[in-house]
Amino acid sequence: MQLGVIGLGRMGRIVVDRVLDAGHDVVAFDLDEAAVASAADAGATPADSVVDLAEKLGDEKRIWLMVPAGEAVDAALDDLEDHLTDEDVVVDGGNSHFEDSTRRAEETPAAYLDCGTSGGPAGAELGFSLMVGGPEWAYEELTPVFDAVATGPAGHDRMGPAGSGHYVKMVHNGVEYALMQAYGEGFELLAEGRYDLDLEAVARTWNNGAVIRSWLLELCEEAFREEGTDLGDVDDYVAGGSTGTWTVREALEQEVPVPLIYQALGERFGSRAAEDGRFSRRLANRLRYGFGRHEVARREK
Ligand SMILES: NC(=O)C1=CN([C@@H]2O[C@H](COP(=O)(O)OP(=O)(O)OC[C@H]3O[C@@H](n4cnc5c(N)ncnc54)[C@H](O)[C@@H]3O)[C@@H](O)[C@H]2O)C=CC1
Ligand SMILES: O=C(CO)[C@H](O)[C@H](O)COP(=O)(O)O
Repeated sequence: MQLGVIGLGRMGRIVVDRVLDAGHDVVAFDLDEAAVASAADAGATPADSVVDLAEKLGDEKRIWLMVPAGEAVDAALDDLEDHLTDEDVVVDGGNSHFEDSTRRAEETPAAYLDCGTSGGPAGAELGFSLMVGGPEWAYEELTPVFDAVATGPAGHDRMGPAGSGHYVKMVHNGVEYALMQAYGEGFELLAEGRYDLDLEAVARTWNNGAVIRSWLLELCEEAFREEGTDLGDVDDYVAGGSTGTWTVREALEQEVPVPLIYQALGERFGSRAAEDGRFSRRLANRLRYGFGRHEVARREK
C-alpha cells in the first residue's frame, strides 16, 4: 500500500517509519522542510505541499494526518478537498475533538476515519494503541497500515461510526489525568511522610507484581531514576489540559459523575495559578515528558 503522511513531528514520523518498516510506500509532507528531508532519508517520497502529496499518491489515495488538532487539520483538508473522491480514505490520527471529526466526516469527499492514538513517542518501538471511528470498509481497507502503526492486530479496533474513535481517545485522556493525579498524590505522601524513602525503589517494587503496576508507574520509576527521588529542579507547573477539559464537559452534558477526572484537571489549572511546590504536580509535569515528550517546566537555579 502507499500512504500519504501529513505532519512529521514526534508522532507522524513514527507513523512513517513503522509503515515503511512494514514494506509499504510513504509520501510525506510537513510545513517543516527539514522534517520532510529527514523522512525522505528514511525512504519516504518527499512532497513539497499537500497538493503535491495528493498528486504523487495517484488515483487511490490513503492519507494519514498527524498535525496539531484544530486549524491545521482543517487547513490540510481544505487543500486536499479538490483531490479526493469517495473511494479515497483520510485518517486523522491526532487529538481532534470528536465533534470536529463528525463535522469533517460529513464535509470531506473521502471516507474519513477519526483515529485516537495512544502510546506517545515510545510507540516508535512498541507501536501505538489506535481507536478508530468511521466507515467499516475504510477501516478494513486501512487494516495493513493500522497493523503496522499499532502494536499489531490487537492494538487497533473500530470503535463505531464517525467521531467514536476520538470520543474514546478523549475519555482515555481523562483517565490518564486521573491516574497521574493518583500516582502523584501517593508519591507526595511518601515524599512528605514518615520514612526517608527511595521513591525509585518504591516504584520499581510496585511495578513488579503490585496491583497498581502500569506504564505510567514505569514512567514514575524512570522520572525518579533520571531526576532523583526529590525530582530535582522539576517545577510544579503542569501544562496541557484541552482533552481533559473536553472529557469533563462531556461528562457534565451526559450527567455522568467524573469527580476524579475533574479534580485532576482542576489540579492542573491550580498548578498554573499558585506555585506551592506540590510534589504531585511536579510528578505530573515530568510524566507528561515521559509519555508525550512534552517540555518539562523547570525551576530556575
Ligand atoms: N505527543 C504525543 O504523545 C501524542 C500526540 N498526539 C496528537 O498527535 C498530533 C501530533 O502530535 P505531535 O507529533 O506530538 O506534534 P508535533 O508538534 O511534534 O508535530 C506536529 C507536526 O505537524 C506539522 N504541521 C503543523 N501544521 C501543519 C500543516 N498545516 N501541514 C503540514 N504539517 C503541519 C508541524 O510542522 C510538526 O512537524 C496532535 O494532534 C497531538 O495531540 C496523540 C497522542 C500522543
Ligand atoms: O494524548 C496524549 C497522551 O495520551 C498527548 O500526550 C496529550 O498531549 C496529553 O494531553 P495533555 O496535553 O492535556 O496532557
